[in-house]
Amino acid sequence: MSEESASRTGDDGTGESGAVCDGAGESGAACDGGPEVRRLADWDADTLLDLRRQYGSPSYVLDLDRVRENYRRLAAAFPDAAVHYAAKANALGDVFEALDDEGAGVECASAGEVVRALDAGVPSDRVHYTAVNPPAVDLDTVVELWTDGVAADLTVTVGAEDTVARLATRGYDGRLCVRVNPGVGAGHHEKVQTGANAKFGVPRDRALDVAETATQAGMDVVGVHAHAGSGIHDADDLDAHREMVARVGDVAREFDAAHDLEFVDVGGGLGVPYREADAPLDLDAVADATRDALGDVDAQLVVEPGRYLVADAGVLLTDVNTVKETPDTTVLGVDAGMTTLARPAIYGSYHPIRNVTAGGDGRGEVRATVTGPICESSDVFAEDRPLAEPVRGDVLAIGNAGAYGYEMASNYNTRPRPATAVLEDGSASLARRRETLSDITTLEL
Ligand SMILES: Cc1ncc(COP(=O)(O)O)c(C=O)c1O
Ligand SMILES: N[C@@H](CCCC[NH3+])C(=O)O
Repeated sequence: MSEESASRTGDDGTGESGAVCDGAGESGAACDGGPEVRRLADWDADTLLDLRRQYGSPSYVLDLDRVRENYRRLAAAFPDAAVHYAAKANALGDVFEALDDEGAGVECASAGEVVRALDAGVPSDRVHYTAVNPPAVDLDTVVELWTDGVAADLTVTVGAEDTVARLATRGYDGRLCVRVNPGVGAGHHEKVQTGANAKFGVPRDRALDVAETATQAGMDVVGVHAHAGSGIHDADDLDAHREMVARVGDVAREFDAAHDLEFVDVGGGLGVPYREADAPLDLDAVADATRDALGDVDAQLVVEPGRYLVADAGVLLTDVNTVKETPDTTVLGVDAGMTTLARPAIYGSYHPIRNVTAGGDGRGEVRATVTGPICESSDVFAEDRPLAEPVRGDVLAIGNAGAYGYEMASNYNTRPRPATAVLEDGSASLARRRETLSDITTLEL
């Protein structure tokens, strides 16, 4: 189901439903899963305005305490599982450090993410590298890290027999996981539904053969993997997830006789509510469905969520620089664009938007089109969106920007990427400075 759909299950929109966490992080900190969802309205306006003053616009803000809460709630819902954070959602070093401290592993989509996770101190036995049509430089880098002992216990997840051969050529005989194509996809948009896309994973009836090839090359086949897609939220998505898990469970049982499996990885994809009225994900229902569908498997369950852990921990702050009345709408020009947050332009995704400056000062409401500075008509964050009447210089906050925000930013139109500030234990700091024009031009020879 699309994120653009209306409220799903009669949530009261407050997001104040109780936390379900009763576990504890490895840090020994008291477990606090926090509220199931943090809405944009829950962010303190003064804090956001201070951050804008300190770090400029546009800037991403990421609350690391909220990332920890999300991890603890999730880990409590899946008490027997290992949680591997999908780094592609937000690969900031501070996120790796916070989640490593909680005991999470990391699922990496590239050698670059592997290096960043290791640099942040994640032990290699908790690092999984999911190699999708891996460029040679990625395999070279990962195998070198493994050979040098920097990542001696890392696991490489392959989705094609070619990748096994390419690893073997490089002398790799370490830990290997076979990603299967489950033949069933799910997610908020067709572009993020990977489960039925032939690009991802080995056809199920070939999985054992690929594992056998790896074993003959001396590799240690320790896991099977599948992933349905991203943004699982409604009942149809959950049905697809259940079917995907059942299928990967069947593959794991087939592997049982020949391989000593340590884990069955059922991917990520857990959705979050983007619209103010959307209900939080029913995490317990997903966990129950996952366990039931997997059935009896003598291996540890692994889940690898990205969005669920970071989405509502982040906002994007952006200044209003233009307020233009037209016969149809009020056009608000802001200094963030599709180069800063690409999701609305790529998927038509809804992100909540709030005029932080106008909070509580009695302004009226307009219905606005919120647009960026990029020369594309897709550079639109929202259309016909009710907002407290804006004036030039106001600061808008765009919610749920912690996942797939900065990671998908680009330099199109020679736009330097924004700064990132983090909040932790009540204090703010700059985690990544704003790019400059010379950061971009310095690559030219
Ligand atoms: C293999 C794999 N694992 C995990 C994820 C994380 O997805 P999400 O951020 O939706 O949890 C993805 C992205 O869809 C993925 O491709
Ligand atoms: N980039 C997507 C999620 C894709 C996840 C990667 N397989 C999004 O913003 O929703």
